[in-house]
Amino acid sequence: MMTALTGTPGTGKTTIAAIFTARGIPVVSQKETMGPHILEHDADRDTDIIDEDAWVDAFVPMEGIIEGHLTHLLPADRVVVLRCRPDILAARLRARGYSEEKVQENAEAEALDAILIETLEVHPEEQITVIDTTDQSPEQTADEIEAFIRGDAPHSLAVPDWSEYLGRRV
Ligand SMILES: Nc1ncnc2c1ncn2[C@@H]1O[C@H](COP(=O)(O)OP(=O)(O)O)[C@@H](O)[C@H]1O
Repeated sequence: MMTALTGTPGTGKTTIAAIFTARGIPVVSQKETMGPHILEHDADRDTDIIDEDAWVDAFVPMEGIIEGHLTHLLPADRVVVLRCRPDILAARLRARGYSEEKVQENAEAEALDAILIETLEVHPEEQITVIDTTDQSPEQTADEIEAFIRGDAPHSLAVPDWSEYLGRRV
C-alpha cells in the first residue's frame, strides 16, 4: 500500500517524515524520484520545474509513504492532506526565510484549499484524510497519520473555512 503525504509548503510534511523515520517507518521524498523529469531550474523562485505528467506516468507504485507537495497526483492508495491556518503557515514560512512573495503565495493557496481540491480531482473521497496541524503537535499529527494508515481511524474530509484570509496579506 502506498500513502501520499501532501500539503502546502509549511504544513509539516518534512517534520512528519523525520518523526516517521525516527519511529522506523521509512518515508521517501518526492524529490528523490523526480530527477529524470526536471526540465529546468527556476533560479528566481529557487525551485526545479518538473514535467509533472511524465513523473506521474513513470512512477512505479511503492510500498510505504511518499512525501511532497505533488504526491497527491500519484496513484497512491491513501492520501493525507496536511493543512495549516494561513496566518500560522505564513509565520512558519517566514521563520524558514521564505521571501514575502512566496509566503503570501503559499498562504493564499492554503486559504483556497488548492491542494485538497487537486487531491479530490485524482482520488475518491474515501482514500483521503485531512489533518489540520494548526493547533497540534507534530507527534500528535504523526500518531493520527499512523492510525489512518493502519485502518484504525476513519478518513475525515473536515475542511476548515479559511475564506477570511482570501485576497488579503497575512
Ligand atoms: N502538527 C504539526 N505537524 C507538523 N509540523 C508542525 C506541526 N506544528 C508545527 N509544525 C511546524 O511547522 C513547520 C513545518 O515545516 P516543514 O515540516 O518543513 O513543512 P513542509 O515539509 O510541509 O514544507 C515546522 O517548523 C514544524 O515544527
